[in-house]
Amino acid sequence: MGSVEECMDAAVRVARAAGQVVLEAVKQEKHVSTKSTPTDLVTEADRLVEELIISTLRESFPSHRFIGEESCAAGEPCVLTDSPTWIIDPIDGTCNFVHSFPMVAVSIGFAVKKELEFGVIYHCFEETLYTARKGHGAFCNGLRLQVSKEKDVSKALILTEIGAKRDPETLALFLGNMEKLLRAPAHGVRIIGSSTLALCQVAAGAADAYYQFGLHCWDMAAAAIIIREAGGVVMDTSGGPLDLMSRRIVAAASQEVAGFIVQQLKPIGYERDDCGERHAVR
Ligand SMILES: O=P([O-])([O-])O[C@@H]1[C@@H](O)[C@H](O)[C@@H](O)[C@H](O)[C@@H]1O
Ligand SMILES: [Mg+2]
Ligand SMILES: [Mg+2]
Repeated sequence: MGSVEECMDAAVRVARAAGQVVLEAVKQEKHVSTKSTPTDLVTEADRLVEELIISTLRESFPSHRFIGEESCAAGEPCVLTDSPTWIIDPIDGTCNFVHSFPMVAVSIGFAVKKELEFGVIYHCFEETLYTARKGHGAFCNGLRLQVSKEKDVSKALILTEIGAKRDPETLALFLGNMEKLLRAPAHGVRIIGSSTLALCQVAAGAADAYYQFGLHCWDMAAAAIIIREAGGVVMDTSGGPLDLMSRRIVAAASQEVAGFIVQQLKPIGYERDDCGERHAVR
């Protein structure tokens, strides 16, 4: 199976290699198509980078299972079992990638028996590597990460993402949720176009909370353990335990700020990644 340490070393190597491919691809002409909605973009680079990551890891760990954003988009099952499972977003921030907006990441999470063991997120433009292994802390380029510990939402910088749906009901709920937090009043609300990099800012103490409806397991897996290991909290938008397949998350520097956000949010419905079974992440 390979030890967790061997798997994490392989994840770091392939994330860096994939990040270099992304950085080269951003300078080339892009062939853009759409998936679930007209704003849910995908490019040939997304597919090529995912193929590079999965083929490299599968060579070393042939018995492992893989959940990749673009493989799932192509019809592969998105089901988390007890098997050692890699949860991969080859390009997080594809819309940013298409526009050459410099917030693009490669995200690789790893779970065994449905428990997140480590996460690796590579910021392609900054060439910054965020890592965390369960019980071993969170790091950015080798420097330890620590959340801000902010407990007061009126002193908090909060990040979120819009998600793929743009119908009037979703937009009204999205803007209503944001308005509640702006009226708190939070210091600010920011949208950067990459959920994984936004979650890394919470782990780094550069933001104090993140919430979203509509992201996927591959947007959450690596970032969730990086935030936990940086001393932060991650949970479902209902306040219950994080459910990796649920398409929703609240992450924060403290239980107090997370709890306040949970109280404010009106849910926005998205179909589960696994379309049915519940997987509480421990
Ligand atoms: O598709 P992708 O660029 O990997 O990931 C993106 C997420 O990072 C973002 O949170 C979400 O709002 C976008 O709809 C998209 O899903
Ligand atoms: Mg993504
Ligand atoms: Mg992606």
